[in-house]
Amino acid sequence: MNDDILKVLYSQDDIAAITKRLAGELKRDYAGKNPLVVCILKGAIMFMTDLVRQLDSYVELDFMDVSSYGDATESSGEVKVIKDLDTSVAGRDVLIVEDIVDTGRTLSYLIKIFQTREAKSIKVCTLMDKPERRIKNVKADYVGTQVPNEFVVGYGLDYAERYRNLPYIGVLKPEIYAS
Ligand SMILES: O=P(O)(O)OC[C@H]1O[C@H](OP(=O)(O)OP(=O)(O)O)[C@H](O)[C@@H]1O
Ligand code: HPA
Ligand SMILES: [Mg+2]
Repeated sequence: MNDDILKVLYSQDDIAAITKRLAGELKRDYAGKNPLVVCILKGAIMFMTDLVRQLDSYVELDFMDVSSYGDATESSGEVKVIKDLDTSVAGRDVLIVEDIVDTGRTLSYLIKIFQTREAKSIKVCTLMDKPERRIKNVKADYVGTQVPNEFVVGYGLDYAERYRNLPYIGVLKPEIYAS
């Protein structure tokens, strides 16, 4: 699996440093609140679990599984809800945790849903932001790092369901996409 990687963009240490900084910002902003932390499956799983373990006040966790990329490196344009939340967001401070905001379609869709469901506040914490590819006008409130316009894998992010278990984030060799 490691042989498929062309270059490492963020090492385990880089990711840990970014996560620590974001957790510091969240601790400050959510002190005394009881936010509902919503992990967007599957990509955000690693980031969310590392992030919340650095928060030292009460939070609740829930999971929503949405997908629009399938096995491709381009969004299908259609966001599908595969699993909805178990918790009602009405009146809650919702913190959406994402691995990456790319075209912005997923986030735009989620924000609309949570607004309709009358969340008290909706904020977004993303490990990575790829602003060059944006189609929908959405912005995360907490951004770990901006990434170049390349398809990245690892630390939860997949290509055709592979590479999520890499502990770092990298770019695949071009022949992997071709095969
Ligand atoms: O800004 P966008 O263009 O919408 O892309 C971002 C979304 O795409 C990826 O999910 P994907 O649909 O691949 O599902 P997965 O997390 O299960 O891999 C990623 O985890 C984000 O949720
Ligand atoms: O760069 C990416 N990598 C993996 N999944 C993604 N979903 C949106 N952008 C990406
Ligand atoms: Mg994916």
